[in-house]
Amino acid sequence: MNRDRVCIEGLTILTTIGVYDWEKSIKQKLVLDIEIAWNNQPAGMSDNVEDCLDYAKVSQSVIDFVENNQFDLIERVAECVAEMILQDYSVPWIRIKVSKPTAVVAARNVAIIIERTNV
Ligand SMILES: Nc1nc2c(c(=O)[nH]1)N=C([C@H](O)[C@@H](O)CO)CN2
Repeated sequence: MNRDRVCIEGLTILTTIGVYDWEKSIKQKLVLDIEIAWNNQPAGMSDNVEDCLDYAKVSQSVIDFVENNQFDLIERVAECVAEMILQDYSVPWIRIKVSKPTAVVAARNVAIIIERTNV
């Protein structure tokens, strides 16, 4: 079984995120770490960008999507981003960690992680 991945780490995006009223009118930082199942062998053999999952294109799709939407929970961000990537890039599996590093003053970071498959 091929366990190849394409990874996007530390994708930092400012967006409206949060449960509380005071969070609805400001932008806060989210950091996304994304792992996508993708067979990297064809691109490794051909050296052709057409054969790879273009991490730059995926990154820009995620930035546009998160910046242009408003969310309460980071769980919702993860779910929506996973759904978008699974559909738009026809990939079989994705793992997303969404961090909200400024949410809890006493913590270096808080985050959630989800894994989803294409059905
Ligand atoms: N599991 C979660 N817990 C909390 C979230 C969240 O998105 N997921 N959000 C908040 C508030 O928005 C908080 O970040 C404000 O500081 C609280 N708990």
